[in-house]
Amino acid sequence: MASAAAPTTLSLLKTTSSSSSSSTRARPSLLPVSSAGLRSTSLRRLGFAAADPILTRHVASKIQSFGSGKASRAVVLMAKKSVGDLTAADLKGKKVFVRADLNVPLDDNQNITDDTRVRAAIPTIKHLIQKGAKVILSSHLGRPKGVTPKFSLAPLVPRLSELLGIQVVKADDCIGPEVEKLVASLPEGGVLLLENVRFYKEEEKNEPEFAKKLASLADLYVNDAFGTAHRAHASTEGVTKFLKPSVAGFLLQKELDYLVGAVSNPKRPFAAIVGGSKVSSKIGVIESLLEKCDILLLGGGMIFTFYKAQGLSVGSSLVEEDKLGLATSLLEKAKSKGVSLLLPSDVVIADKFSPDANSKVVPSSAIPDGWMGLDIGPESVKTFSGALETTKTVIWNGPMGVFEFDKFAVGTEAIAKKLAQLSGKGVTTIIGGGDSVAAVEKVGVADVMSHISTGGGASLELLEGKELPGVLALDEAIPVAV
Ligand SMILES: Nc1ncnc2c1ncn2[C@@H]1O[C@H](COP(=O)(O)OP(=O)(O)O)[C@@H](O)[C@H]1O
Ligand SMILES: O=C(OP(=O)(O)O)[C@H](O)COP(=O)(O)O
Repeated sequence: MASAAAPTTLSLLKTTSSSSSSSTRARPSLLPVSSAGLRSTSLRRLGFAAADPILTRHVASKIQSFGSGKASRAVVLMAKKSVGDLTAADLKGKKVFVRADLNVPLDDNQNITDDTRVRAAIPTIKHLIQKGAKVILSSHLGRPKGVTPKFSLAPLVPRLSELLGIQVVKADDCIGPEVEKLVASLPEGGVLLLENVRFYKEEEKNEPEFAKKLASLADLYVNDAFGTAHRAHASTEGVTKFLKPSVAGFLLQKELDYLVGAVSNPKRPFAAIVGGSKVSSKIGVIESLLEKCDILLLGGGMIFTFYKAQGLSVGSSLVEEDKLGLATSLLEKAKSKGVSLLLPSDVVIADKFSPDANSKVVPSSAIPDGWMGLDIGPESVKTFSGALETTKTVIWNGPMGVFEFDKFAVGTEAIAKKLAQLSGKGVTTIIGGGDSVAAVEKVGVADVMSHISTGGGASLELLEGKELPGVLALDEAIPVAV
């Protein structure tokens, strides 16, 4: 992935707040506040347009304001302690329980078909190895009901070993005497991969006794499993009650940096592109982004609910009849917030939901009966691309059409290419997980984006402004003063 196109909230603050920083910026004056104390007035006073639900509820625990007058700036420090904050002495010879999300797709021969999550987990593990820690690596795979061989983490061992440059040892369990023996024989810089933590039902139930057993294996805890951070499970949340310190890994930190930091305090103009099948699954995201973005582009199956709400005929396109009122209110909200909301002006329609359907391009206002819209049309691609041209930050969640069928993947692929082009020009481009990531990968432009989220559900919840239990449970970087 491309390196950060812009200093993110977190890295900016880390620089300015460090006592050894060579920054020539005015010395920051500290305004310690609690998360609960971050109200709209304090945010407005510090330069934010309005209270930001994500910032207030999720990450903010300290504001630093520096400079004065018109030049004054305010940034919010992400307050979760990170593995990078631990010293060499904190780590050398220490047993570190690392929860990663190694939930990768496997084919029938147990080969990994997409190793993105494995590669994303490497920086934290390598860092710990280099610091002489003993890494106890834990993950789930799939949704097994009890011990299920096809959900074993064994297929991960060769790829992890290759990427880390050392032989990773695999345990057949994740707790118990055999695991304890393997931990005891783990050398400094060694990595022990525990078996699928979901082989125990206690994991998803977040049972304290099970969490305690996991915790008893180690001296400290690192959560780098962003894709699972929205789950309050024993290995993501419960374990933090028994292991201190409990800190964020580099991947988790980067995800928060972009999905919270860059989105909450973006370089403007800030555009959001939201697609996917249904309005109902994206209401929270749209509402949350309407508070922050300057431009909102809508695509995918959800647009037909908006058209119908405006009185247009939509043929047999996907429509959520019970969300027509909601669509109207979202359009009104965009207007009242001064957000430029664009719906596609033309669509690609099909005579059936099939990869070999007959298709044609029609204006959005002229969808005949019996036909369904499966992609945005060429005129819309042009309009959307033009609207994105001057942006400085773009976030994308959800495909523009049924991109799984080549015939209806054109709009999605065009948007992916446009974002790649913008990224090359220094625009911060964030792909918010799920199917949009698959689309970006299909086009082969994943590497040029500023950030591609490794979590579908987790990124969606974060963008909606929800709290992620796996993040909340981690230690604060700086004590919160109330
Ligand atoms: N016009 C459309 N009609 C029906 N389904 C669509 C349409 N456009 C996109 N989709 C489907 O939406 C799905 C993705 O929706 P969703 O899960 O909400 O997005 P994401 O996974 O990116 O969050 C894809 O499977 C895609 O085929
Ligand atoms: O793949 C995952 O989530 P995602 O499909 O929402 O990206 C995570 O590993 C979480 O898995 P879960 O949804 O079974 O808890």
